[in-house]
Amino acid sequence: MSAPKQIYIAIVGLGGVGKAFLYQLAFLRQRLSKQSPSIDLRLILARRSTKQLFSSNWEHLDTTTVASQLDKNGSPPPPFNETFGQLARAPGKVVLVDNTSDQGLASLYPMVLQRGISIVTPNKKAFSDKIDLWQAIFSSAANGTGSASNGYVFHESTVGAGLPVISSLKELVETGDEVTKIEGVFSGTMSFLFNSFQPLGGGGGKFAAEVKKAKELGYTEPDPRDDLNGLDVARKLTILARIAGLNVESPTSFPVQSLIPKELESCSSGDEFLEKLPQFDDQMDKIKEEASKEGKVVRFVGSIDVPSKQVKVGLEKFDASHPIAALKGSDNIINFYTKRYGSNPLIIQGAGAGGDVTAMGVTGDLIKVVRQLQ
Ligand SMILES: NC(=O)C1=CN([C@@H]2O[C@H](COP(=O)(O)OP(=O)(O)OC[C@H]3O[C@@H](n4cnc5c(N)ncnc54)[C@H](OP(=O)(O)O)[C@@H]3O)[C@@H](O)[C@H]2O)C=CC1
Ligand SMILES: N[C@@H](CC=O)C(=O)O
Ligand code: NA
Repeated sequence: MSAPKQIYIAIVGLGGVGKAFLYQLAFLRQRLSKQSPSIDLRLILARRSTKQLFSSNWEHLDTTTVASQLDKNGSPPPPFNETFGQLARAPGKVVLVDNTSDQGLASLYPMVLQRGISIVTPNKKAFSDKIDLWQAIFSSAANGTGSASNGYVFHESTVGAGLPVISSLKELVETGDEVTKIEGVFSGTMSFLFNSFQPLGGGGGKFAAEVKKAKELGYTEPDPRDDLNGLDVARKLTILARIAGLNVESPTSFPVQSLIPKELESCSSGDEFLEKLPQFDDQMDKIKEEASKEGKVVRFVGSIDVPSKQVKVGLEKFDASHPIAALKGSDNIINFYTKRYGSNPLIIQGAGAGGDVTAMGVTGDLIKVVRQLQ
């Protein structure tokens, strides 16, 4: 029997998603050791904002203790460029798992891919920034138009967390279907907020208190203002619109409704924002009352109309009988209208936020890369 092939894993970001990913990586290693003993996945780097642990002898770092080891024994991280230089010298293929929401790291993806390092990530920043970055990434990736020796890139969890949204849309497009419209609820945070702030049948909590809960449950972006300003949904729609064939320039190139009160736009931190938000509960109550008077509920939705190239994000009112009104918890619902599916859309629904479900999409992407590299 030939020696197993090592694939080296470098994790950046060990928050809610990163920690859940570590559990799934441990499971995957165990499964591969039984079912595909020719593959040896080795964790060689764990990094957070201020610390890094690097296995300089390329031995596997224990997934169960690496997070605490990083906190205890981690050293100040060098610039990313230096780290990628080290990783490129690994005696086998490397996969970067970017579990941050860092824009700077995202902007390095083309260089990372050109160094032969693959990327799996739930970080939306790279795919929803200026269209030039999107083009640079996919013209560098081996699964784009880049050289076969470059890295692969997969980002399922950038839309709908672990729900198979990106893979389904790609299959629709790549099999020749014509996508005409994509609409639904694309934010786990916004879904949770409105489902609990204005549940069907009346009642509901105070808006600001629900925002705090969404953060505690791990649904929000590291800074919850990135959810409430509509930009998180705008980023997801930018990604989907691009896959559907629209050259959307950026997530700010179409109408996006923000729920940040004007008075709080100048808050210097997410914590200050959360502290002051309860003062504006009345504004949200008013929106809720207006919808109630019409026998409706209010929800935060988005849509892409492909033929007219219109993308929009914001609040809309829905009758109680509408499927969007009946969503529960952090559920997303994504409707794909296509020529093939006719007037009954292809619908994907389920939890759209949370560490475990997001990490599932990341681990699923890692499996796709491993299949390419083995
Ligand atoms: N949570 C969810 O439900 C979902 C999240 N995502 C995406 O997943 C990503 C991670 O989310 P989540 O785990 O919830 O976020 P957290 O805030 O829980 O964790 C973020 C992690 O990234 C680290 N980090 C931030 N900047 C850097 C940097 N420059 N270098 C190294 N490490 C850095 C942080 O380190 P430190 O603590 O030291 O600052 C922290 O470990 C985000 O891009 C998010 O949009 C996508 C879908 C769903
Ligand atoms: N903050 C995001 C996390 C997933 O992308 C959300 O709430 O949907
Ligand atoms: Na997804």
